[in-house]
Formats: sequence, structure tokens, C-alpha cells
Amino acid sequence: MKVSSGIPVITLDGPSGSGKGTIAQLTAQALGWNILDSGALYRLTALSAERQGVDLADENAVAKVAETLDVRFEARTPGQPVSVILMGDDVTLEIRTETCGAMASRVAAYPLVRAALLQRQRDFQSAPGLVADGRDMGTVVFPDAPCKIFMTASAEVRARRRYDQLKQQGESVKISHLLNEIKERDERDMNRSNAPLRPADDAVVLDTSDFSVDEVLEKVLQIWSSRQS
Ligand SMILES: Nc1ncnc2c1ncn2[C@@H]1O[C@H](COP(=O)(O)OP(=O)(O)O)[C@@H](O)[C@H]1O
Ligand SMILES: Nc1ccn([C@H]2C[C@H](O)[C@@H](COP(=O)(O)OP(=O)(O)O)O2)c(=O)n1
Repeated sequence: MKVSSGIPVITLDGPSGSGKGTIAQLTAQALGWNILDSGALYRLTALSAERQGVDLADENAVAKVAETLDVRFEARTPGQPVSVILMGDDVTLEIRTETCGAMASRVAAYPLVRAALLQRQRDFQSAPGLVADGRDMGTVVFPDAPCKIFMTASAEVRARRRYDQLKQQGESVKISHLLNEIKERDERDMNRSNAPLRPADDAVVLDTSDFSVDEVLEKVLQIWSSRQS
């Protein structure tokens, strides 16, 4: 099984709302690298299972869905937002809902689902480099990555970010509801036995609570530069 090919990988792991997706995209853009949004694969597995009428409580059946996932990520330019196509259907927006995130967190607790998606994630490692965002990028999927960053922020800050994001998209939700959902998801992602959310031993932990997107990007690029000198 291919793990390391000499192509550099920057891993960005952390809980929901810590800013991984945003920073992964900007980092990939700055470096001209490829991007892996591993959470999208868990979201797609959950959505596809639901669409096929598969019981999310049935680990074997959900793992079959993960193994046979017919998905394309269409990126026009490296670092630009990608369209996500599931069985020919554009589900870019549908997989981003909080409901889909919660279903993804449920199916992601199954070892058979994680195993089914492992090689698919490693196959994203292509020249000139890869920025990979998720929960276990530094611990399991790319253990040899030369640059690992664990992004965090307080649950309150993360709920506020989601609130602002959803408001901008015209959705009205209660911030207290988002905070509960975030805490529930943290709890499940951190406490599962298989590949739990945690920093790799050699990861730099970056608390983004008090930093802007630009400041976080600068820090990530600095950490990457320091790895090369
Ligand atoms: N450092 C930051 N400061 C303020 N807002 C941020 C920061 N990082 C991300 N955001 C915003 O928070 C929301 C969630 O960020 P996102 O990148 O989707 O997080 P994650 O991928 O970790 O769930 C987005 O609207 C994003 O623009
Ligand atoms: N590498 C990964 C990525 C996501 N997951 C699971 C756990 C998460 O709650 C869901 C959704 O992840 P995603 O990164 O898309 O969610 P956020 O953008 O952080 O809210 O999938 C995982 O277990 N391992």
C-alpha cells in the first residue's frame, strides 16, 4: 500500500469550525498544490447511503457504499473551490449541511468505512504537493507528512463562525443549537476507538480563536517554510 512517495504533504487536522477547509484551500492556492478534503468523502458516503436507502446503523452495508463511491472532484485550477459530483449529480452544496456533517461523523466511527476510504485518500498525493484536511491526516492517512498542523479554536468561537457562515448563506439557526451540535460532533470524533480526532505527536497545535484567516494562513506558510530550512 502506497504511503509515502516523496511528494510533500501538509496535514491540517482539527475539529469542526477550526478553519481547516478555508486554510487548506488558501494554502493550496498559495503553493499551487493539490487538495484533499477528506471530510467530503465521509459526507458523501453518508449521503450516498441515505440516497440508496441503506441503514446508517449497518456498518457492513455503509462500508460497501464507501468502497463503491462513484465520485468526482472537479477542480478547474489548483487551490480553487472544487465541485463534488456524486453519480453524475452535483452535490457540492448538499454535502455541506450540518445534518450531513452529523451523519458523516456517525459513519466515520466505523472501522470498515475508514478502511474502505484509506487508499482513495492516499491516491490524492500527487506532484507538486498535497494539502490534506480532516481528522486523522497526520495520524493515520499521511503519518510521514513533513508538516503536520492541528488547528483548534474554542467551541464558542467555532459555533459563532458557523453561525456567521450560515447567516451569510441566508439560513437562520440558533447559535445555542450550533454549539450543541459542535460539542456532540467533537465528542463522537474524539472518543471513537478508530482514528480518533487528536494531534499527531509531531504536529504543531495552532489555536485559531484569536486569529483572522489571513493571520492563520501566514502562520501555516511560516511553519511549512521552517520545515524546509
Ligand atoms: N481564523 C478565522 N477567523 C475567522 N473566521 C474563520 C477563521 N477560519 C475560518 N473561519 C470561517 O469559519 C467558517 C468555518 O471554517 P471552515 O474552514 O469551514 O472550518 P472547518 O473546515 O474546520 O470546519 C468559515 O465561514 C470560515 O470563513
Ligand atoms: N479525516 C476525517 C475527516 C472527517 N471525518 C468525519 C468526522 C467529521 O465530523 C465528519 C465531517 O468532516 P468535515 O471535515 O467535512 O467537517 P467540518 O468541515 O470540520 O465540519 O467526517 C473523519 O472522521 N475523518
